[in-house]
Amino acid sequence: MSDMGLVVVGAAGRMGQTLIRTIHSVPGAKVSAAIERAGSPHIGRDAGELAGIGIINVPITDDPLTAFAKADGVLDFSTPAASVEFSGYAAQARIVHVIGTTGCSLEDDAAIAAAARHATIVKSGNMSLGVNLLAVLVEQAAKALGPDDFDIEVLEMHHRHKVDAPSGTALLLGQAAAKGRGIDLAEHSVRVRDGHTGAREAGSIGFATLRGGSVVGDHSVILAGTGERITLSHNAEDRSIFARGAVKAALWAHGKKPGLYSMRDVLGLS
Ligand SMILES: NC(=O)C1=CN([C@@H]2O[C@H](COP(=O)(O)OP(=O)(O)OC[C@H]3O[C@@H](n4cnc5c(N)ncnc54)[C@H](OP(=O)(O)O)[C@@H]3O)[C@@H](O)[C@H]2O)C=CC1
Ligand SMILES: O=C(O)C1=N[C@H](C(=O)O)C[C@H](O)C1
Repeated sequence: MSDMGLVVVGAAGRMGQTLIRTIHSVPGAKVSAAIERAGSPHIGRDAGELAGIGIINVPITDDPLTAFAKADGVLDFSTPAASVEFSGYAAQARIVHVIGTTGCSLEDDAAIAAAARHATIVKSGNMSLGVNLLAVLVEQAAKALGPDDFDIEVLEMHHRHKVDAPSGTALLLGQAAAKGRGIDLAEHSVRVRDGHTGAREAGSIGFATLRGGSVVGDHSVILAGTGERITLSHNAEDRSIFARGAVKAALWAHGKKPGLYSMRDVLGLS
């Protein structure tokens, strides 16, 4: 069978460059095109050279439609608006769309779910094996340790360039905790605290966000009881963990029927 041809959108970004390097090193996959937005100073540059692996003869273009028509799948770590647009093109081309973009609104997610009627979409706030396993552990811990005895707080830290908060991973871990407790996260989350907040409401799931420096991604879920505290943590040291997960997701989704899948599906952790 021939290699799966993958388009990298946002190819000049932090994740885009990591994806180019990763695809180049994974058997069974190849970079078929690299996309940046119209007007980007990177248009015309070779995607491999920009990513530091030398020339791979894939010039960065601003023409996703032509690229998608010739590809088997798309790896997309860009912005919510761009991912919504690309999911429509992936649906038109009937191909795989792996979405790592975070910060999507409910409307964005609804548009992506609609595109999944024709595209095979894998979307996750974190593509690493470690975080998805952590989510399973969080769900179990939240189920075992009830709201009368244990309070759940999610703490995250990322680099100074990150634009959305709480992180997609923090929300994914919060969802896992809510699932364990059998509650709806939106109805029980406290995403910001400031000023005279009053005492903590039992059963709520709190979020705290730190930003600074070059931190790739640190997450902790703290289950705080009276006289004891359990902390479940993951520390990302290199973006290649997300890129490897995204390529794995694309290869897994290749040939699967259209639908919206998660990394838990890909990793067999559902
Ligand atoms: N799920 C996961 O495992 C992970 C998710 N992420 C998420 O991925 C996203 C990207 O992160 P990161 O790589 O750090 O961000 P960057 O800003 O470094 O990269 C995003 C890239 O997408 C480009 N882009 C924006 N709009 C378009 C468009 N319409 N067409 C083509 N390209 C476009 C940007 O170009 P320009 O700068 O010119 O706007 C930029 O090059 C974030 O949402 C982040 O949270 C990150 C790591 C792991
Ligand atoms: O923006 C990032 O860098 C990251 N974003 C994802 C998130 O929002 O959780 C995943 C990872 O933590 C890095």
